[in-house]
Amino acid sequence: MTYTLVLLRHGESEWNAKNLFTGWVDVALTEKGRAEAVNGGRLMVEADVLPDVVHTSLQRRAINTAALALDAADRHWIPVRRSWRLNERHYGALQGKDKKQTLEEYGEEQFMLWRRSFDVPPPPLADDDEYSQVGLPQYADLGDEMPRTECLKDVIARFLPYWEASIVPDLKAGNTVLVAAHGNSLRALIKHLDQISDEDIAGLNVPTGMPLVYELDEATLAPTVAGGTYLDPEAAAAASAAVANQGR
Ligand SMILES: O=C(O)[C@@H](CO)OP(=O)(O)O
Repeated sequence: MTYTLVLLRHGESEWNAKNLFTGWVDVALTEKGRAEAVNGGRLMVEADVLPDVVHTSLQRRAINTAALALDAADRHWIPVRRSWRLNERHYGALQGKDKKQTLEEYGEEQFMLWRRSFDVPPPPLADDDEYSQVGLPQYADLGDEMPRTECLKDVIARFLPYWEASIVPDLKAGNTVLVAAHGNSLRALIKHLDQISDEDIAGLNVPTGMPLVYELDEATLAPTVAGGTYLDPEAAAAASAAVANQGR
């Protein structure tokens, strides 16, 4: 027997469209992003992959993507669990900066170190910065865990406790689980599931609004198909190449 896990990155956000580093800034979906979410829900219906429970971050682009996709799949009524541990990677002082300008100013090597290296975080974001989330009510309980910047390694460290404590039990109860989250929090999960090395994870980019289905072995939780299966593989390949090329 296998457990079914569906990963869904939010649809295009306003700052994806403007090519800005986003991280914890709580931007909305664009019209295109909402359509991507609805399409994601339709793809789930066509494939007969119907979630029993959904986990989201605390950010509206993931929350609203989940709601739109589930509505399109007539699964708008399933239980919802949310955690900051599924939030996008905190992008530190890069939050709000233009990706193309950052590439031009700092050069390819530094730009890619900040975007895709495993353990090099951008400089921290000041608490009085207009794009800081310090003091927001949804993060009031975080205390010392409130990030000011994160690398992928940090995201894995804060994501894994939630995976073990909340998502795995839902899977083991036999539920088809939808995780609606973000490019880099989903990279953290995929790295864990597929045991991708710290070096190779740099080359993995998650497209917006494309359901990615994993069947997990019930004993080991290892994927039966490495990398999972996109419900629309051609569209997913084109869209992840576009993510890889951002800033160029
Ligand atoms: O800006 C961000 O928060 C992320 C996701 O959109 O960007 P990147 O793909 O560059 O890590």
